[in-house]
Amino acid sequence: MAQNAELSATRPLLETLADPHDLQRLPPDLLPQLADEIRGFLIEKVCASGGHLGPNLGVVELTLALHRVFDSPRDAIVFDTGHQAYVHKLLTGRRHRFDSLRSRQGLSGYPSRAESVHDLVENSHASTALSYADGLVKSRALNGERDRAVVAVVGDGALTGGMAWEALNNLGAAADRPVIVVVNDNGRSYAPTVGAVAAQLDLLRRGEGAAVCRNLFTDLGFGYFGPVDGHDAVAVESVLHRARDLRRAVVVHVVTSKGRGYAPAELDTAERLHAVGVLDPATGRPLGTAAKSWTGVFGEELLKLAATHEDIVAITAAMPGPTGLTAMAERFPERVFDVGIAEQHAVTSAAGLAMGGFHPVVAVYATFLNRAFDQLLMDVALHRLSVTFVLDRAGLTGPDGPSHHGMWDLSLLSMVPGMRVAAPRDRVRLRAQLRAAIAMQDGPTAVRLPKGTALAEIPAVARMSGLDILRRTPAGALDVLLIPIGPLAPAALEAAERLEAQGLGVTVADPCWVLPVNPALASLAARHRMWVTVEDNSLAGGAGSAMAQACRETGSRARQLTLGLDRAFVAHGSREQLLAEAGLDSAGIAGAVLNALDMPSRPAAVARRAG
Ligand SMILES: Cc1ncc(C[n+]2csc(CCOP(=O)(O)OP(=O)(O)O)c2C)c(N)n1
Ligand SMILES: CC(=O)[C@@H](O)[C@H](O)COP(=O)(O)O
Ligand SMILES: [Mg+2]
Repeated sequence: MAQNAELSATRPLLETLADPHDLQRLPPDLLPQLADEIRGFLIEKVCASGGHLGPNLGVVELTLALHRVFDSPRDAIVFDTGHQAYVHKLLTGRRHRFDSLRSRQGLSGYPSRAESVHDLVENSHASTALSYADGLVKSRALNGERDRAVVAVVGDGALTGGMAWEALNNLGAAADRPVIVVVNDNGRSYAPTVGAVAAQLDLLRRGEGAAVCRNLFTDLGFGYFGPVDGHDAVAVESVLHRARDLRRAVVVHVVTSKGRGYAPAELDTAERLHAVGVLDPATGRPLGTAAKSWTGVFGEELLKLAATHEDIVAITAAMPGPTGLTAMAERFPERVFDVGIAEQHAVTSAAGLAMGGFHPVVAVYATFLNRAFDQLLMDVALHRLSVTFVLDRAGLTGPDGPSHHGMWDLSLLSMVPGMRVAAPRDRVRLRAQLRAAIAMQDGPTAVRLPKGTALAEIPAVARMSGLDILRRTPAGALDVLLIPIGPLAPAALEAAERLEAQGLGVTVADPCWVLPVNPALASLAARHRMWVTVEDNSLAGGAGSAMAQACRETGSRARQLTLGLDRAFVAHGSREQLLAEAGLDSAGIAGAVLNALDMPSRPAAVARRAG
């Protein structure tokens, strides 16, 4: 390694680091310069691509210390949620790929096993790292590899999730198995972290005498080091060495600041630029105009409803802003509950609120409801409780990749007795269907909405028995019934035009309420040669499966075609790209229909003459 002066003067330190061993050879007095370079790099790249800027600015020194003390990948470093692993990626040879961050075929915004041997956990769902660590330390013990360290980096927010405590319960009971739990305590999830755990960490953070010697971690059997200034790389390095040498279960409590070193993030009192779109790096302000999102329309309508219906309460799992509850929380703070990153608890707490005479609205990303399925099924639906689930980010979300796509909610909810699910196609339907869902007092309801700009009104040309007919073929030929689910209506309408140019008579019907299947939809389908469902959900048990079952039950013999997402994980990319790749854009829909009817696509003029 070149001398200090030579190193720091010749080229950016960051460019001299091909892998963690180069970092380990760096003299400690150059670490502050390296940290500055990393922050500048993160600000430049993440402002250009969007991503998790605040969380990664907060873990620069911590990540440097981790890779200097531990020998990844021989030692395992597991990041909880993984949104804060950009620095880890920089230090493990991926600096050159950051211009492609979160874009199709580009660098993932989370750890990726395909990208690097240093990456272990790809799942972006919080509160899992300690359970992985529990399994890893057990494997080390069984393999006689106790000298290979296991380190789990878990945020204060992730520590409010139940799984984290299930794991701590196990890890603490076998404290002779060496595991290093690094609590990255910045006091926030998006907003300030809530609950008794957060309060205990605050006590520790402030170095309250007794708390440091005996606390909730030591009571569970862990050693405890902290609180440590998480922005002093040398101090963190020193305490990590001590933790490692302890060779038992130990918690290292590191205090960091989300958004550190970038004024627009540090001044963002709401969320410290936790997850951002493309920004102007000079100001930290979004580039481009913010169109009204589905989330924004939901939040507006919920506030109106809450103002006239005192029984409405709302619950969020540490995401009041991203799920649209901010306005209601400001106006009716006593009726909005942030339970921490605790979706299972959120759902059963909602059941309790419903038993108490309220109508809870649980606002959650569709993908995060997966982990609360049993609570929905057995704590809400079994008791036929009136809880409304507003599933944001339903369908392909885009840049957050496989564990963020909300592509299983229709499959899960189709199994729940008494569950009614709406999928609004536009902002007008969203307002109406939300109102209708909350008005239902005899069981659970759900309204699913995608990420992005809310579609303007898509008017119906007719309504029949709860169905919105969006387009009827002028000729009246009932060849194909297209059944788009929610926001896929525009693609279906464009596909209808393509198919009519091929001489087919096409009806487009929006079921509005997707589950249970409206018998009128099955009847309408039976009058067509073929019906086609088009859904932004897995084909395994989704709306198409439910429709096929409903048609079987009515004895319909119409041909069927179900278009949706394969039983596979979908990579990151833009929502539009991913929908097109799944064949859920107008060309894909029309092509699939022509293929199913054994009709080669012909030039429109020829097709019309053929009739
Ligand atoms: C089960 C689950 N619920 C919600 C989220 C959304 N989410 C992503 S990061 C985050 C906050 C994480 O806070 P913390 O663990 O303290 O990490 P920090 O961002 O502060 O580093 C949340 C709620 C998630 N990833 N997983
Ligand atoms: C890591 C995590 O789960 C969230 O921060 C998520 O990335 C936010 O997604 P949106 O940007 O779609 O709100
Ligand atoms: Mg945090």
